[in-house]
Amino acid sequence: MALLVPVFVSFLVLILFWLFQKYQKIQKVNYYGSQIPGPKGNWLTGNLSMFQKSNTGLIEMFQEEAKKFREQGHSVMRYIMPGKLLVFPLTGKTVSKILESTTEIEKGEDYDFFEPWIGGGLLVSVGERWKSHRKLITPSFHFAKLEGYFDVFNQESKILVECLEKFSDSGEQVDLHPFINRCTLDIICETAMGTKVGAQFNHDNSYLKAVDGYSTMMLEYAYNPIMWNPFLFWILGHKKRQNDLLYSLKKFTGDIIAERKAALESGEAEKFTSKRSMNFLDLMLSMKESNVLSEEDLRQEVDTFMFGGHDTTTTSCSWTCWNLAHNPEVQQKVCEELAEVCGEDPNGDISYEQANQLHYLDRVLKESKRLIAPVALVDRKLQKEMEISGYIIPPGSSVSIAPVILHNNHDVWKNPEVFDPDRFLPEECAKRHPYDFVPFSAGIKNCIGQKFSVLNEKVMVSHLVRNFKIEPMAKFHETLPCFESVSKPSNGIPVKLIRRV
Ligand code: HEM
Repeated sequence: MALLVPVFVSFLVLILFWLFQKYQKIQKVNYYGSQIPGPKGNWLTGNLSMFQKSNTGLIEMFQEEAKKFREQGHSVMRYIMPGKLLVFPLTGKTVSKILESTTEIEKGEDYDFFEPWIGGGLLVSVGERWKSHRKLITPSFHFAKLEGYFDVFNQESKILVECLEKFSDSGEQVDLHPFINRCTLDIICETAMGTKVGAQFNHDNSYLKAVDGYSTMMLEYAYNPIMWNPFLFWILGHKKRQNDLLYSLKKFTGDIIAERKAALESGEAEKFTSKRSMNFLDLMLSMKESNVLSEEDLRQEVDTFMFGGHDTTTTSCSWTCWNLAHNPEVQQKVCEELAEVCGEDPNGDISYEQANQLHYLDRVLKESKRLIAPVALVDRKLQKEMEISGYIIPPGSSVSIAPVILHNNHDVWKNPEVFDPDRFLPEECAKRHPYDFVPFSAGIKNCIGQKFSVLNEKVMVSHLVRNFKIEPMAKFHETLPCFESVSKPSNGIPVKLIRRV
């Protein structure tokens, strides 16, 4: 009993100390936050209550708030979370400060959740590690290498068409999203790791489920302060859920790396791949032989490609199909361009040269990414104080590069809710700030896979549109972008496919 009293007092002192620290942090954030334009919040929880809505509602909220503050003449807005300041540059010009920084490249705290999975990979890493890995990996995305992936793009896109044929024959409604999802998974696995997983045939793919589960959990984590406490995270069972997902994710790539390594060592892999079409993993394995990348480095980079390249491309391609379904005249023009550049055979391969000549399709893909950005926003956690548009933002704040806000800027994009690929005619692009359109971000941390993904999408969309007329089976806003790590459609992409003859 005599021992219990000092234990209890020490415990109480610790709690009080912790509460005092939290109080000081909240005070500091409230002080800086009060100097920056933003919605009113209460002293303790700031604007937290505004974030307790459906994840489709969040995108709309960001766009409406941004519009309101821009109309009041501001080029920056902020939200206050308990002890956290979230700052949003509202224009291409103001976002340049963060995009052009070569030192402020650390991702926001939401990415802490990705640490156990891809913490050392390009997407999340910083400093010398990031710099040296980026330099090593960049040549894998060189034009000459990208051409080598066209066989895979074409083969898997043709399988996608085959999988969808039964729906055009029966006239049944189909949700395109899961079909596109499995096709891009097959493509990224084969191009990243040289392995066929056949997800288009095996619908119950555990990896797909784990990626989905991890993304959903990340969103819960971002807006649920209870999960930020490691003890509560563990006691409430979140840690177990996270570990189970991590096990599936790591096992999937780990098994593929082991298989590929064995194939390379036995010389079997060379029978199937020429130097020109070597996949990302083989390229990195050959670097590993010169002791550049460790086993764990390799897994994290491969997982980063799988994560960074799969869901993003799926989302982008799905929304492109939705936009084409709702804009038949645009779809018709895509079809005409395809016939002109690639010929009339709907089953012919699309070559690298042809893909580069599909200028109208290029504009369609861009406009689709403008209207619904596949990645709604990326954050930077400031290491040092930064001044943006005259406002002082303290270290520890999160500054967002938010395509979802920049692509909806009424001052730049006339009627931003309208789908109009001609916004990307060269003379129109010349009128805008380069950072008004940033679906792949920009600056030194920009997306390394952007050219790869655009070519991949061009081939997939070409095969779909050459074979089927895509018609919508719901109104445009009956499926909405979710505010998750990617903006997947809330109700899929419900369409009817009509065979083109
Ligand atoms: C439509 C498809 C895609 C979109 C919209 C997209 C978007 C993005 C964005 C917004 C970033 C963050 C940049 C930043 O923090 O400033 C990023 C980074 C990255 N993306 Fe993509 N991405 C796509 C496809 C791909 C593909 C296909 C790959 C790989 C095959 C890939 C690999 C990466 C990697 C490795 C990074 C981290 C780069 C670094 O920090 O050095 N992405 N991407």
